[in-house]
Amino acid sequence: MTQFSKRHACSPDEMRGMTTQSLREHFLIETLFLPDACCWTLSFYDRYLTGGAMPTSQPLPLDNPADLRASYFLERRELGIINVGGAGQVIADGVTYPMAYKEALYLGRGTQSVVFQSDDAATPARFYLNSTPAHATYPNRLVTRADAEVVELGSPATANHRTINKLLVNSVLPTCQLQMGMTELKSGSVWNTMPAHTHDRRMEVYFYFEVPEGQAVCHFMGEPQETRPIWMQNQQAVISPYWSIHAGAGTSNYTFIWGMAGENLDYGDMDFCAITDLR
Ligand SMILES: O=C[C@H](O)[C@@H](O)CC(=O)C(=O)O
Ligand SMILES: [Zn+2]
Repeated sequence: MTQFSKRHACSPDEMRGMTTQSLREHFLIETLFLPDACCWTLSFYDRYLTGGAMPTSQPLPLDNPADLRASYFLERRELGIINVGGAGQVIADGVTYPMAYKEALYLGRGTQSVVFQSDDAATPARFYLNSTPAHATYPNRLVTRADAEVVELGSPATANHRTINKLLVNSVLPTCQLQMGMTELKSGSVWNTMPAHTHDRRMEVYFYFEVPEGQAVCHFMGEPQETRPIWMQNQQAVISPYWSIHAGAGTSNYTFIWGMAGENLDYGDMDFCAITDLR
């Protein structure tokens, strides 16, 4: 089963007048994982697709959504996958990639058949998916945590001590425009991406997970001098337009996956906002 929904791109002027409900309808992706389904949200910022695939006892194929008008999903796209559930496998054109928790897989343009499987239906794999248009073919590749480029940022004193694992980025493997990684906050640290930044060259999607039961993350978006909060639960995603900051504070520590696409592949291309300038 495939679910597919669309979100228009909108301007910061439009965001300014939004109610809480309308802000959530435009930017928050509440449901990514349903049993034996692929759930997709197409954002018209850079035609970015955010999805989840949760196979249980049956193999789950990556279907070809009618909205793509393609002969198969990856005919004109590339796909990044990070497993945030139990162990599983992704079978791409007959090659089986075993995927443990927090491992990543890149599938390039032209991969015709993709099937998701869980090792154990009782603890199903949860494949978090990001896909962007692609105009060249780069090789499919599993990226384990050992392959990641790891950067430690922040400090306990500013409650933002965290480890950035760059997984599907151009220092690790070639991609057309997709860049994905995972940031893990240390116990006692709650702030991600602070000092906050924007990047006109790229849009971004954040997916929060490992948020403990009963806790939540308050994600901040909007132009730096016009921010709005979106309260998020475990395993939800939020779309960040190129004009928006994307930073959050949890009521506990947590982990999140960032994925982005646009003009360049330069992770460091960010316009930082001084903390005291935020409004
Ligand atoms: O453009 C890059 C992204 O916003 C993230 O990689 C930032 C992040 O993970 C963090 O600072 O915690
Ligand atoms: Zn960013």
